[in-house]
Amino acid sequence: MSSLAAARYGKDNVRVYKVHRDEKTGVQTVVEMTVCVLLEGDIETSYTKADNSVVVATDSIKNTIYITAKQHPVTPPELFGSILGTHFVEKYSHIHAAHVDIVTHRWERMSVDGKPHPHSFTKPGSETRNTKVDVTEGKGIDINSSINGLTVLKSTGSQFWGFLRDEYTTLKETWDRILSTDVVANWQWRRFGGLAEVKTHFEKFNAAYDAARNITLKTFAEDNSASVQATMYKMADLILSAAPLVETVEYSLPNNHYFEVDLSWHKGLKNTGKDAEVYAPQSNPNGLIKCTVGRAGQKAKL
Ligand SMILES: O=c1[nH]c(=O)c2[nH]c(=O)[nH]c2[nH]1
Repeated sequence: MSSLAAARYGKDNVRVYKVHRDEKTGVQTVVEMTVCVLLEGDIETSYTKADNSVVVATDSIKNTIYITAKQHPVTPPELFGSILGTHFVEKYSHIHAAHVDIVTHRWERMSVDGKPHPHSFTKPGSETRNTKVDVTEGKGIDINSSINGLTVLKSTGSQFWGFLRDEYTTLKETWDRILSTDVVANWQWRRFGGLAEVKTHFEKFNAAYDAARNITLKTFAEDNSASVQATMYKMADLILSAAPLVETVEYSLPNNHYFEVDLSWHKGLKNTGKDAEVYAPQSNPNGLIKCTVGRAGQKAKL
């Protein structure tokens, strides 16, 4: 005899585009998102007894996403996710939690002849702003915000030396190397009591996102990096200072290696050390460095 240990269901990959038209200026602003909503609650019988009476159809969930996008602001995504998740928990008495995942794609306003264009945009790479909102009846709203796929490279200003050396070590120490990564950074907000509380803080979400992105880029560029570990910790520390309602900041950074190519075999061509100009970018394997940084007194479990 078996029993259902956990269950959630909903609609994934709901693609939504919303335009805002400023009638006075003629300037239009667009938002494109991919949304996932999964519900939890007293839905066990739909799995164990073929009882569909407890099922809010995933098609209805998709419709609700469109209607909510029409009737409410879709930015910041933390607020939109809270409005959407709260709807399901309040509307259906047997639904006790809603998990909303939003991927916001970047559309940047086009510059034409040096001027921002009123209604044309470009997509700069695969970077997205991701938001997870968990609305749980009787508990509140947990929000995690993130930057994903922000690819960066610096051609100097990065070192890596003093690491443990033993019979497994071949890596040479370096005082000047290329550093490149695809930034995944996320920050967990302290729990909000409910939608009303999220609304009172709504201006903090875009501010934290802008701060986190700027801190990531500025620290990456300006830090004379001793290692990925040391640089990412500085980034996380600065984000915690900039956003008081954030409890933890997490980074996950691949180390996208660029190897020197020894060309001395060809007519004594010098292309290593201070003479290195041509490098071979590596796809794999890659280092992967992660950390979660909390506030002192709330030490993250290691
Ligand atoms: O910044 C780095 N951290 C490491 O842990 C590591 N390991 C390695 O081989 N290269 C690097 N670089």
